[in-house]
Amino acid sequence: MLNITVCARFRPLNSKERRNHNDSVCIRRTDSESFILKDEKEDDFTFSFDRVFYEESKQADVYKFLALPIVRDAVNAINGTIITYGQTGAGKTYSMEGPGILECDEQKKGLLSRAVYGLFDSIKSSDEAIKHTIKLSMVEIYMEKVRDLFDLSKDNIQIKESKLQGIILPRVTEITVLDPAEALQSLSSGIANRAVGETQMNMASSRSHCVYIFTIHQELHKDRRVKSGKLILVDLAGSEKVEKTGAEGRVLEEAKTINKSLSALGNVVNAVTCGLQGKLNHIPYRDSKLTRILQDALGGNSRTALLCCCSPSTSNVSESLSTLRFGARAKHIKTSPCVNNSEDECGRKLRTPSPTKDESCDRILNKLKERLNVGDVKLLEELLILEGIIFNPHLDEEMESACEDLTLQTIASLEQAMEELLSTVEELKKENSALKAKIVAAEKSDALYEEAGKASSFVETISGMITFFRCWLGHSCDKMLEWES
Ligand SMILES: Nc1ncnc2c1ncn2[C@@H]1O[C@H](COP(=O)(O)OP(=O)(O)OP(=O)(O)O)[C@@H](O)[C@H]1O
Repeated sequence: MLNITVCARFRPLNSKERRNHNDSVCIRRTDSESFILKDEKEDDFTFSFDRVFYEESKQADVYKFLALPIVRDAVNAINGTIITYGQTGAGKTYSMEGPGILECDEQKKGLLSRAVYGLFDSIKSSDEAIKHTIKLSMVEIYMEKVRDLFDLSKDNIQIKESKLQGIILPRVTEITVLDPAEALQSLSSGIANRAVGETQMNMASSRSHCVYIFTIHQELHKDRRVKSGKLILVDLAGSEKVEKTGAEGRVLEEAKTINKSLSALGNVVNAVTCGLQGKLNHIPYRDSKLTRILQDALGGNSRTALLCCCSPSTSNVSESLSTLRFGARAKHIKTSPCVNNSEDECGRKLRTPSPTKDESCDRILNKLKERLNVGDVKLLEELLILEGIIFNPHLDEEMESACEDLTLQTIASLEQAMEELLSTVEELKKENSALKAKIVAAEKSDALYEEAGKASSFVETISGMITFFRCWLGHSCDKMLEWES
């Protein structure tokens, strides 16, 4: 078991912090491993880490201490993870990428380009009988979705756990890179696809957690044994106090999602480091995409290093304090890195409950296969699994992916049903308005009919009156004629 390496890094005061006359540096150096931080109430907090990098520290020093041993191990099939953590604008991306990936002053190159050169250098100096291949993937976790930065059409990549390889991203794009220049070119195109926005704290703030994955395969020509190591670099999005940064709209939504996943990360670190000796406690890795992707790094098969980036300014002291407390807690995490052999001895050691029992059952089943027919042996194997005598290595994985598939299918059919319902509602709305139009038309024609009725009875009355008047006139004429005669 190995403790993770934790370092703190303080960037120089920025121009805004320098302009603010009430601002000053909140740390007092003790040595290269410890310092004292003074908070707003003038209380002192002493912190010790594996190494502290102060304002004048060089990118090369950070790489040599924090990353180089992990990079070398990855070429020897030992998984490694390097994470930058801290408040927004604290220097995580600067430490990881430097001011730029392709065109950058040699001294300012970040961990990423140094790791690329480190990998190829280590390969060059390793046994010539071994053939190495480096594959590169890049994803970002943006608004709780894993997006492939080499193929933006893959915008919701699932995270799976394999018994042999640990956490994997099954459909992610992998680019084989043959030399450092090719690797840097690919990294640059992936970085260009990252979600970046302007916040009050940082002109180019990362709005996502970015994960760079190098898989280094090695093949020994003699016996064609294959080993592979994974080197993962993670540039986390920055935590921020939204009331302080004045985030609004989309930026606010992003900040809330980022803070939520970082607090899930904090919960995992607490659960991993609070476990009672010898007892298994629940670690909430599945609470966020970030913690699930970092599962191996936070207690599994990985050598891990964490760089806690801080502003040295008194105006950011409470954020720095919380970053440093996170780092101090993470120092207690223990991981179990080991060489990933082709037979995956280490994977089996970590994950399979009773390998010896399984192996002996395998031997017996193979012997029986020679004498009995295949159907009988299969039946026996199923019975052994059913009784829990042997372990079915595919069961958990299959169950998990079957459940996931079922959930996805259910969601898809519910979505389809909802779409159908929506289109029925639309049709009904149309029918309804057509009916309303008809009723209005009918009402109009009724009114006309009534008017016509009224008019015709009026005409009838008039004609009656005319008939009466005619009769009366005829009668009166007759009378007058009578009188005259
Ligand atoms: N060690 C350093 N030396 C010089 N400049 C630095 C250093 N660290 C950070 N900076 C500068 O500070 C600014 C913010 O840094 P950066 O973008 O790395 O922050 P961040 O922690 O990644 O923030 P966010 O989480 O918002 O992405 C940048 O302009 C960067 O160049």
